[in-house]
Amino acid sequence: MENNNNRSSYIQYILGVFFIQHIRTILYHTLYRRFGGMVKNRFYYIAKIASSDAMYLQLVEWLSATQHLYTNSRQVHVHSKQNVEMPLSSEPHQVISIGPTINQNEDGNSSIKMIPSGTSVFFYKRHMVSVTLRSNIRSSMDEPSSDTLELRVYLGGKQLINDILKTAFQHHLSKTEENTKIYQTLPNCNIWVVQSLQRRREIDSVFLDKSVKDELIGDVNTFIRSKQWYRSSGVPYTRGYLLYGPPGTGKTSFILSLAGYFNKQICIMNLGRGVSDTSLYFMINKTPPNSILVFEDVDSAFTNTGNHNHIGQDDMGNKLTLQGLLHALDTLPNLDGRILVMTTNHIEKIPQALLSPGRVHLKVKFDLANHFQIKQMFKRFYENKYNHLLPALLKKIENNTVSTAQLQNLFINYRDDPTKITDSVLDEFISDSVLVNTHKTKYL
Ligand SMILES: Nc1ncnc2c1ncn2[C@@H]1O[C@H](COP(=O)(O)OP(=O)(O)OP(=O)(O)O)[C@@H](O)[C@H]1O
Repeated sequence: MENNNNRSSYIQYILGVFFIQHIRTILYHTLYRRFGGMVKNRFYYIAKIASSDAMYLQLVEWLSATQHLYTNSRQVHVHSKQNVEMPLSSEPHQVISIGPTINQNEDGNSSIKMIPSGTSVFFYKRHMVSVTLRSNIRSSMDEPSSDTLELRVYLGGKQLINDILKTAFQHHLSKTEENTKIYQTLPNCNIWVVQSLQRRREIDSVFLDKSVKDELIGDVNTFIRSKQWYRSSGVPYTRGYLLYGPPGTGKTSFILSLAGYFNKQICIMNLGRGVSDTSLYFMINKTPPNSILVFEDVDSAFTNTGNHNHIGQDDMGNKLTLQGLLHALDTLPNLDGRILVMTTNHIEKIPQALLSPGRVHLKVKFDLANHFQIKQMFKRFYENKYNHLLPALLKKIENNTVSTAQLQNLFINYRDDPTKITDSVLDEFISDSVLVNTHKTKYL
């Protein structure tokens, strides 16, 4: 009897607990739904940004560079990304992000962006903001990442979210403006890839004869300003340059500084590797806007086969021919005004057709260092502290015997103390350099 009583009070107790739990759940859900949403809407706004959105990386970049994130997470999310021009897209100049981009820091070194996984908090305009990184595990590397970044602004208006996004965008712009993007084609792939972001190179950091520098900068400047003239006169809005001369004389460096000076990007193509007539046409057509197209070591294409009807090919065996190259250069529309710069150590190997006045408007020789360049370089390198050593140096190094790259090497080796560049050091340097240059200098 007592046992039965115990059992029924036990059942009653269980039912009671169950009933109370049930009522609590119903009350919780009803109240939460009814009032929680209201409270939530009053207290915070959320913006969700998918990793496929361009804004995602801009935010990550800004957060990791400028915000001190409070978090107890011991896990960080690493971001790097590469911008790739969309292959075979009907939309011109579309840029997509696939995989990692390595950003560069002040020193020009690569830096990878990291922000903590989970939720972190920071303060923006005196408002608390939380940022939650939700990452979904991908089953394979081919599957696009579907991470999201959730931005939650507490006790602030929607405007605050707008402000944060705008600030991140401005930050991104300022970073991009400090750098020059270097695009390259991948062999056998019809895509432009951002190969690196280089800190803008100052024109003054390239030591050239003043006349050479002024002529080139002046010409590009006139070209950029003459869009209307080209339109009204019906002349194709293109400008072609050939920079030729021995290795290490500053051709590539000058292109980089030119791009920085005119706030342009650089697209480098190597005609000798994995390019066919069709892909060349496609890639020139897809050159990202506001960029300088560069055919580096253009002679290499013409030494590959010795046959101008077959100057290269892709992996499928599709040919690149001189006609195909000329056709692409002559027929593609140039809304932006195409600037093409070709470089070579062997001008004599380039067919005249490619150098015709409609294709190459200016040929500029980059020669071995003359005394003007040596002086400029020495003064800049040693910050005018050792100018008294210059006369002896110039007496030893004759005009046009060593390259600026070789000189740069010498100065780097003695960067702390140029007084250690003794006569015997100089003699050895000059004879080594001359030996190398006479072997390589088979250009006109
Ligand atoms: N005129 C110059 N002014 C400043 N730096 C130079 C100059 N020439 C060469 N250098 C330095 O030497 C190195 C190689 O130079 P760069 O690649 O510009 O030469 P290049 O003429 O393009 O050579 P190549 O014909 O082999 O492609 C770079 O580190 C660059 O900074």
